[in-house]
Amino acid sequence: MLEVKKVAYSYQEGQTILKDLTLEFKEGHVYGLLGANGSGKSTLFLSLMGLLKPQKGMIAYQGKPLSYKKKDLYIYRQEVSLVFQNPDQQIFYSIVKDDVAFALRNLGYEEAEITHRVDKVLLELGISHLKEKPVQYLSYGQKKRVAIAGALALESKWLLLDEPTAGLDPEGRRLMMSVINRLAKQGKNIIISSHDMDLVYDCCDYFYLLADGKLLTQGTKETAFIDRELLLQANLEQPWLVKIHQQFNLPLFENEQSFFSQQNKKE
Ligand SMILES: Nc1ncnc2c1ncn2[C@@H]1O[C@H](COP(=O)(O)OP(=O)(O)OP(=O)(O)O)[C@@H](O)[C@H]1O
Repeated sequence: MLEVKKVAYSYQEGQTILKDLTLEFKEGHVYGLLGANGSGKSTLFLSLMGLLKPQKGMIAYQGKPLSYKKKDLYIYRQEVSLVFQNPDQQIFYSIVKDDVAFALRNLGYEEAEITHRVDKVLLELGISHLKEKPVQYLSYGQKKRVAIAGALALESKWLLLDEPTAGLDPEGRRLMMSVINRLAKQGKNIIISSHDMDLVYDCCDYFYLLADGKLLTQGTKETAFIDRELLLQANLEQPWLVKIHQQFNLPLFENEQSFFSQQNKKE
């Protein structure tokens, strides 16, 4: 389990960004972390990775407070990996296959194992054809998938995805959603930060909604999005499946796919 216990974080004195935040992430779930721009999602992710150290409270992993010693963080980050919002923050090598292999090489894996893992994740993400390509010539969406490939190659238990669909076109967004759903089925523990309500509703099974560095509300698909006014105050909208559920008295569908297959049955 990953825990955020009464965490407060400020980049500079007098301006607290995370305010006494307490959240629990248990294994076997896909969590959605929702909040408007500036609500503190990325700051929370950086804190979860041990890249920022809370001034108050603590991050705990498997019941123990996170140790900020270099050696301990090195081990921790093999279990918990983050894919940054902007792929350029994550991509270091010029050729795709080398970039994806970067962390594994750093960790001293055998070349045969590295090749096996790199090929596997590139295939999973549908980007095997980019293997030998220079990263600089890739589109934004392709770069995003390369950044995810690097994190997946580590086979960490936890995957933190910061705004996985930001900047993607509809096709890129669909691909990303199917990748996330596939990873979830494979049992990866995932936390997705986003303000894309529909993506998060579709892919996640538990939700934390943040507003101004504080927890606004939390819950499941059935409970987290009920209060439209509360969400609007936090500059968030209800997912469209929740809107049609409330406004047209339709059942609450789990995801787009189940809604459309139900409609097709009717026709
Ligand atoms: N390095 C920094 N120094 C000072 N303030 C920062 C820094 N990074 C972020 N902030 C501030 O912290 C607040 C929260 O930012 P953060 O990036 O965590 O929000 P977010 O929810 O991820 O936003 P977005 O949806 O736009 O990515 C914002 O007011 C931002 O200006």
